[in-house]
Amino acid sequence: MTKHIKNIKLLNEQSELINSSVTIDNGKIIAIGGKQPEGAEIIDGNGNLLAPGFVDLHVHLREPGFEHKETIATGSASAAKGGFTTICAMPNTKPVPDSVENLQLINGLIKESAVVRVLPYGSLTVAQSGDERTNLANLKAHGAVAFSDDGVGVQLAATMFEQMKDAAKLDMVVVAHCEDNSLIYDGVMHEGKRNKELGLPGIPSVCESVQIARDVLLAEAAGARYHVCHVSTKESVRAVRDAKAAGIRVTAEVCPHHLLLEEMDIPGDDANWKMNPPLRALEDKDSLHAALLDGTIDCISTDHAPHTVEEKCCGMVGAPFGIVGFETAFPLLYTQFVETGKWTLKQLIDWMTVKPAQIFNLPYGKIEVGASADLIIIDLNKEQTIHAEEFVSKGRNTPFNGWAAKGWPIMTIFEGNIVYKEEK
Ligand SMILES: NC(=O)N[C@@H](CC(=O)O)C(=O)O
Ligand SMILES: [Zn+2]
Ligand SMILES: [Zn+2]
Repeated sequence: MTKHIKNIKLLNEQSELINSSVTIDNGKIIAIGGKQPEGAEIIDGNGNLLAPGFVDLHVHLREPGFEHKETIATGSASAAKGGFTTICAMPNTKPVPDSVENLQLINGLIKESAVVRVLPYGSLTVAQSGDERTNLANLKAHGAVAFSDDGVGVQLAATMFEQMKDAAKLDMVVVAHCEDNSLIYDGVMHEGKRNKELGLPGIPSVCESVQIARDVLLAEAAGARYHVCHVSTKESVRAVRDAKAAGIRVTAEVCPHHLLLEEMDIPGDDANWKMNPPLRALEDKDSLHAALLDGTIDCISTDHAPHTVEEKCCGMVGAPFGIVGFETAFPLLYTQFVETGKWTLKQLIDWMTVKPAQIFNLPYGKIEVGASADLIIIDLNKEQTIHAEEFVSKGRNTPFNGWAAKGWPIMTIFEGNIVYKEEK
């Protein structure tokens, strides 16, 4: 059935809002700015922004194995509500997608219950244990979007090197959670000022940056495409910047919380503020902003990481790392950085659509004729307070509860079908 989305605004290269319309048929965009076709179903955009559905290279859906935290159904519905239509699911599930059999199991679950496009990772090592290497060619052949052991760092350089060489032959990206286990020191937050005030053990910045520095050299030697997860420190930024300058094929992402918060914002020993990597110092946060603006950091990923209320109830020590992200990412970034004039709307949208898509060579994140009709309508004037208890996600673990934000997705269309619509 043909659908005609009328009365919408599209963002041009100059970040200006231009009145237009989009016509979709058979799950694809067939016209931009065209007339209303005879008999088409009409969607009235009411003068709001129409943007490409967001692309998230880094999410945790927890199924299979941890369905008490999230499922593919609840996680993908949460993504749809946040405006995400393509999400790449990290492999720290049970079982881990480390074999064709396990990946096929996950592919089946996605087919059954995902409401947006879920692209699974294959793991770099068997059971993400860092020991035995997985067969990357087999994982690619069965739909792995990229390879990662996110949740843990790959400790042995040789393991990383061998997998990078195999990934390079397959022209696939190795995606790394960078954390040297010998430098964690049982930390639960950043080793800086605030952890000392709270009397909590800290994770030093080098825990992350030292592994990025190792990996960019390995990627150079292997000729691999290498993507760094959740960059959080200024030294990490420098390592990525230097590597790019040297022509190494490295890309990097930053998460909304590392752009919005720093260690001194942590109100107390509350596990809703515990994530990996932790909130760093103000100068780290500032360097992440500079890195996005100068292209050192390529895109924004949520690292949506739901956990249960029980797991997050009782202080930082003992609680798992991670916070949810889908349903708050765009409004928070729009309110804090676009409304304040630090970024253009075009920059923000690009960092959440076309930029991440390019890293994995995905044909999504653009509004053009022939593209998949993955579209969102955003009401830039809608203002709302974040209430964690109202999330579609099973997770309630966010440090942003009670924050007011503007710019909410009010409709999400995936492959031509409405998968989220605001309740009035
Ligand atoms: N980011 C987190 O704090 N937690 C993630 C794992 C990860 O991304 O490293 C999780 O799976 O819970
Ligand atoms: Zn990680
Ligand atoms: Zn993660």
